Amino acid sequence: MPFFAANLSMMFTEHGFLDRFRAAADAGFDAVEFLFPYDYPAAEVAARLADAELEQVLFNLPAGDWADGERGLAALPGREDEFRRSVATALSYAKALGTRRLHMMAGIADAADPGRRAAYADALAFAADAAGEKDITLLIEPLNPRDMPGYFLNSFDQAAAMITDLGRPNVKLQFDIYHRQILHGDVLKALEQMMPIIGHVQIASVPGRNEPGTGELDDFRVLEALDELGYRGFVGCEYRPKAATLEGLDWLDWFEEC
Ligand SMILES: O=C(O)C(=O)[C@H](O)CO
Ligand SMILES: [Mg+2]
Repeated sequence: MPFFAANLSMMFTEHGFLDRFRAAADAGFDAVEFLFPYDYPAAEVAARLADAELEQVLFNLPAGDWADGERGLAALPGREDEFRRSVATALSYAKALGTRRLHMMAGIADAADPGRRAAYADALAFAADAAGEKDITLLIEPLNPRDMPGYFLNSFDQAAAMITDLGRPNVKLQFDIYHRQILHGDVLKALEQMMPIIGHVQIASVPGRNEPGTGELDDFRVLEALDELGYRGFVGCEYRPKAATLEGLDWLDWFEEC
């Protein structure tokens, strides 16, 4: 059975953000992930994690002005100084929260533009080295254009090639099953082929991005395959509950019946 992490940016939204830690722990989760902790003092988030006895398995580097539509800085020429500061901020929070995985978002940028490709490659190498000094895994994640139009990284092969070309052992793939199915399909074979570079997995149903087991994929077969392939990392539950979060957790019962 995979190690599941509740995604507090999408789940338990019946509660204020800082109260979601306790809600996730009371629901039986031992681990959580979310997008960004930066609206709160690191010490406050750390205290919530400690109080709820939760592990913070992942969060994202700052991604620019999210409210204004920015989705990452790495591929944006001219934002290098801001990006480097964002890496320092993320590493400071990671130290406070005990987090060993950080997701670097690329930004809304045309991957065919040589300047953006160069900016991204430089940013990836900088962040990889900074994270590597702290024994932290840096993750990159292809996102589908329906959810994130214009996003720089929109192909699993493109991401795998970047990871291979960079050759840093702490740079890994964030394999979001939801995006994989929308972008390419062929989920089981991709998990098998890409397993050596996978650093984190996320799941949601397709196309609704709801609880596993409610979409077009046999999500439980995919989760079983992760076990069979020897994946021992976390699976982030990055889904929007169809109704109240607690009502929708019965998908986890599937594993009780195994
Ligand atoms: O969109 C996703 O699937 C992610 O995991 C990013 O971190 C946030 O957009
Ligand atoms: Mg994801």
